Amino acid sequence: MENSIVKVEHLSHRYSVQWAIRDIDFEINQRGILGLLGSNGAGKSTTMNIICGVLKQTEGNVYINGINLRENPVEAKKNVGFLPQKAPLHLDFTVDEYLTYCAELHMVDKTRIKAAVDEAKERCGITHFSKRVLRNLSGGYQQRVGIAQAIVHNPKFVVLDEPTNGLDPNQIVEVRHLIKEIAEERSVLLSTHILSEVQATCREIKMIENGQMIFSGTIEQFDNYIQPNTLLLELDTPPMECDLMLPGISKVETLSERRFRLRYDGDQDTAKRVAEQCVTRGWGLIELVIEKSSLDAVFAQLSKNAARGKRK
Ligand SMILES: Nc1ncnc2c1ncn2[C@@H]1O[C@H](COP(=O)(O)OP(=O)(O)OP(=O)(O)O)[C@@H](O)[C@H]1O
Repeated sequence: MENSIVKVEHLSHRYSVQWAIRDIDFEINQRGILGLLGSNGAGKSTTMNIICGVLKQTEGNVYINGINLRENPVEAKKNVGFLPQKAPLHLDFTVDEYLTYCAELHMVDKTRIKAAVDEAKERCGITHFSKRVLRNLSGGYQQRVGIAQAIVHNPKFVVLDEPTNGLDPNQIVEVRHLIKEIAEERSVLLSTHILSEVQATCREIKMIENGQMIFSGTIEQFDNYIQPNTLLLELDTPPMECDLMLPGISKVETLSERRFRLRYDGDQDTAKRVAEQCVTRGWGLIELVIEKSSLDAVFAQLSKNAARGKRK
């Protein structure tokens, strides 16, 4: 059987006396982007630092492409690229000098270094800045160089810690696009606080709170975590508000002359029944929408559940 790209088993880490993460397990088997979410101090950076071999765990194991990171760090790290929150750039180097230096650090074969640097520059759209000193690049291009150093050794797995932080809206779109391209050929673990970024880029989500994994699933599962319980209704010839208290509806809120919000108990058939009633009674149904919770609301709910579990 083929090795998983990353396998994390019972991972725990303690800084002096306090546990930062506890008993985290997961496996990554596919290409694409996996979003890592969590509140400040939840344990994301600790987890990422361990997986990238920057920090040694207190307990548990990490396997990269089947290689135990603790037992064989040099071999395991050949398959990992890392862009920490603060890109490790040497601002006095040119793009070529810096990427060559990174390729050497990643132990790329000497005969392959120039080709590896050229490929990374090409991939990240920075070839035309090859001779430019890093400090003279814009924030967006510096971040591209940061991504180039993470892929210069062509790893199967790349970890990006808040890669769009501090960029302007245009640069954010460009860097996101670049991350998507990179993830076509490898697995990317992306840590971010921007939920729209997760929605726009990620195939799967993992969420950590208080050092524990509290959610793991697809973006659709995250999106549907809170069952909808309100309907938005627009009618051409609406009845009296009280007539909208149809079976299954517990509350009616009038939003405007023709728009209403109906609260229900989450029964999935309610919307269908309301639509049927609107048609049967000739109310001129214009629109009926099941109101979904925003990703922020789902995030808040999951955090709240985790905090409640901790207090128990
Ligand atoms: N070097 C350290 N020494 C002691 N405690 C630390 C150290 N680094 C992190 N911690 C603690 O470990 C816990 C997890 O921190 P971590 O940085 O992993 O969280 P995070 O999810 O990355 O947060 P953020 O989103 O703010 O970066 C926090 O309680 C933090 O205060």
